[in-house]
Order: sequence, then C-alpha cells, then structure tokens
Amino acid sequence: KKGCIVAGVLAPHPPHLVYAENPPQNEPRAECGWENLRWGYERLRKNLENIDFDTLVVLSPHWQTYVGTHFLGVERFSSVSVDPIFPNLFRYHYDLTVDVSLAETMERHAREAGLVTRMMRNPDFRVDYGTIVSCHLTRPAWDKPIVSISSHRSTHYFSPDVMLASSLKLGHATREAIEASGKRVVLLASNSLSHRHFTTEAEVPEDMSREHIYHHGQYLWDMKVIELMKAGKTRELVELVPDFTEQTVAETDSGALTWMLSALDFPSYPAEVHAYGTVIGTGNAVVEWAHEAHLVSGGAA
Ligand SMILES: N=c1ccccoc1=O
Ligand SMILES: [Fe+2]
Repeated sequence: KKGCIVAGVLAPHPPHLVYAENPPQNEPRAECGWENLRWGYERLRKNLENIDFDTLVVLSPHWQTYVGTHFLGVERFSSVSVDPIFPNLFRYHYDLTVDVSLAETMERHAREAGLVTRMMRNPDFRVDYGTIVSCHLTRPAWDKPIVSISSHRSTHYFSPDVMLASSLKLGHATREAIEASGKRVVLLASNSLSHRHFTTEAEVPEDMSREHIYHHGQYLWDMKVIELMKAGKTRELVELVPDFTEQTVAETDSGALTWMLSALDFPSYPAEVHAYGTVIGTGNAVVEWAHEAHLVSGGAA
C-alpha cells in the first residue's frame, strides 16, 4: 500500500511555549504565557485527533550539521534537553522512539537524489530542543515514533538559494520515501518566521506586557508570507523565501519550510492558520495543511 503525507504543519519551537504549558517533563514552572500560540497548537491537536497516522517527521533548525543532512538512526533516546540560551525555561526530560526504518528509507532516497546524507547512530546523542518542542506541542502524549532530520547550514555557508535548491530536492525525496514506506506521516517544519528579537529578558519571563512585535517591517514580512499560505500560493511563497530569510533573518534559513512545501508538492489549497504570535519578538505561526483531506476531496494538492 502506498504511504502518504496526511498533513503538514509549520510548527514553531520556542521553548517558552513548553515552559508556559508546565508539562511534567519540564523542570521550570510558569504562571502563564504566550496563550495565543499555545491555543493555536490546541486547535491543531484537536484536528490531528481525527487523523490516523504512524509517524511524526520533523526537520529542525537546531540540529545543525555542517556536512549534509543527518537522520536520527537509533530506536530510542532518553535524556534531559537543556536549552543553551534559556536554561531557566527549558530543562526537559525526554524519552522518545524513532522510526528508524522510515528514517533509513528517507536517507537512501535523499542520497540517491544526489544529496549528502548520514544516519546518526550515536545512542548518547542529545536530541535538539527544536525537535522536542515541535513534537511535544503537536503530540504531547509522545505516543508516535518520530523521524528527526538535521538542517545543514548552506544558507550561511553559501546562500539562501543554495539552501532552497537542496531543501526542495530533500522534500521530493522525502515524499518518495514516505510513499515507498506505506506509512501515514505528519510533517513538521520546526521553524519560526521573522527572527530579530529582544536581547534582554523580563524579570518574570512570562510577563506578557513585555511581549510584542519587534519591528514593524518584520511583521509586514510575516503577514505577506502568511497571506500566501492562506491563499494557497505556495510556489510564490517558495520563490520569496530567500529574500524573506535575508530581510528578516528568518528560521526559514534552515530549509524546513521549503522542504515541507516541496514534500507536499506545493499545495494550492488554503492552509489553516491556527495562530500567529511573537516570542521574545520573533514571529511564529502555527499553520496546518490538511493534505490527505484535500487529495481525497480532489482539491488541488
Ligand atoms: N526560534 C526560536 C524563537 C524564539 C525564542 C527562542 O528560541 C527559538 O529557537
Ligand atoms: Fe529557533
């Protein structure tokens, strides 16, 4: 049976969102914070309750590899993830399982497409917080295995256009691998949008009177990108990503969003924007492409 991508999600990973949720896995305690984004994730989770799927596949800007694209290649990882910048907010005890066979299929398809790839087999590897935060907020029960994909740094080593070409190829290989696997998969592009941000923290980090748009120009870029998602103009969006990345130092520099849109074969149906909000001034949007539903309904993919 042919596998399929049942949904794609722009799933931002600020650790502040997990901090404010107060899950048992995270040591620090918060009194509130960033409710609009967290309620947006609640709406996403409610939609996903009605969708049967096997595996969460996430590409994270915070697993940075300098030579090629790496895939977690060990069945289980269990340790504590401490955010390097916000250890006061995020000290998260994770225990997760990896769909190694799907990861290996993806790695093979990517390699055969000419990309530089590697399976990560170190059982002591510390899983990055971007992977953990996006998977937690999407599926806090952790009842599904994941595939985690690293982000190489072509945007900074070479240019946003080099990253774009590579991420589009990786997305195509990802789709082929999922179809060959027979599995039902949800893709998570774990990135924020505009990424200029405050450099000092409030006395109480979750003091929402201190959370706001960092810069009007960054906000306008985010709104432009979100409008294209809502309009189903993802090919136009992908063309814009190099400029968007450079103009707003956006986390699209990771290739995560363009990888996902390529794997979804550039959907022309509207995406559902569950929420937009800032975290220390960075722009974040929780956005869902209900892919299988649109394929089945005959809506253009
Ligand atoms: N992308 C991020 C945005 C905001 C705050 C913290 O961490 C992040 O990694
Ligand atoms: Fe980030």
